[in-house]
Amino acid sequence: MEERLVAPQEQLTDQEGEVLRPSRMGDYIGQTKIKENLSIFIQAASTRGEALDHVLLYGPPGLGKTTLANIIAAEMGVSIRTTSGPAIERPGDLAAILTALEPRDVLFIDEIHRLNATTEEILYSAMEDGCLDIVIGKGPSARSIRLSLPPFTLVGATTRAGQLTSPLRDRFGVISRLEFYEVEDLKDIVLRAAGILRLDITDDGAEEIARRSRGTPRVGNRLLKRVRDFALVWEDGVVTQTIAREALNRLEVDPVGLDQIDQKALKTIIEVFAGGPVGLETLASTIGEESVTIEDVVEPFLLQMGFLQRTPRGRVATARAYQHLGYPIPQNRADSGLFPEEGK
Ligand SMILES: Nc1ncnc2c1ncn2[C@@H]1O[C@H](COP(=O)(O)OP(=O)(O)OP(=O)(O)O)[C@@H](O)[C@H]1O
Ligand SMILES: [Mg+2]
Repeated sequence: MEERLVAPQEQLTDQEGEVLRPSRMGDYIGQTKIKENLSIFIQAASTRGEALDHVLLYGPPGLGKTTLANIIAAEMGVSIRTTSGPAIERPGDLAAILTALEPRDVLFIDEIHRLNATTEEILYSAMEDGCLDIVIGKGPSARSIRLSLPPFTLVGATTRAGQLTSPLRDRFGVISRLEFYEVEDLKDIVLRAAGILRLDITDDGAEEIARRSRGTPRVGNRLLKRVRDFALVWEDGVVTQTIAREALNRLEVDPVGLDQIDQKALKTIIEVFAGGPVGLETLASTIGEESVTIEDVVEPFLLQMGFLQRTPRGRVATARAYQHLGYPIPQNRADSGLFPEEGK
């Protein structure tokens, strides 16, 4: 499949955007409540000279979990060691990482829901008691020894908090859910990125890109870079609202950020399944996408926008979806409370 311009997951071309990643709390835009709370916990831990409590960050891809993990370490003034659930294959891998940490360091485990069970269990006592139980030798001569670890902060990130076991979840002192960003915040993120990339951009140009970025900073940065090319070729390089609008229309990102796949999903529910409810698997196979793609990267945004509802019997297109795509709203939909309240 061709890569989606609005896909929230990291793509190869995003990596040159590493310069765009804010490195201090003051540069991290939006997510105000999380920032404020974390800042207090960081300050308190620093004052006591202790490690920060373990932090779990969860939420859809591209909202700034990895960024925040790095900022936490920077604000604590400690080093960060980054790994991921699937990368830690054996308990020994984890033991090696843990014993190499300096006191108060941050260990960042991305995709922490993908740790295997034996490794996860080792992590329990490391997180809770600051020690590591390891078995040395094999057979009858095997013995277990207990190593004590330097105090450290585990920062875990996941897009799927539901897949975390409860013993693991319970060992995090701070659990923060990242939310999709408001247009205002995304606009600031786009303006900030434009500044770093030395692009000329108008205020309404930034806002146009922000509105089409699906609440996701990674998408905003990516759209900015694509619009920049059009601005250079069509005009004198200035990203105006007209340029942004024309460019993104041409790239098939609609005024609220829906692309062909989103539209296809909604249109299929409306046209083929009379608005739903339709089960996830049925919907996925009808439009020829994997059901995980629908569940992880199409649906969260459609739910957030109030275009889709999840009911026990399946997915339902809302009156707002009919309206947005230019279909007449069927009477049963207008009456059934499926018209989402304004401002949601
Ligand atoms: N609050 C923010 N302010 C400014 N830029 C941000 C913010 N959050 C994220 N970004 C930008 O978006 C990019 C993606 O963020 P990040 O890699 O932290 O997302 P993530 O949540 O870890 O995604 P994934 O689930 O795919 O790992 C960053 O490189 C950064 O440029
Ligand atoms: Mg990440």
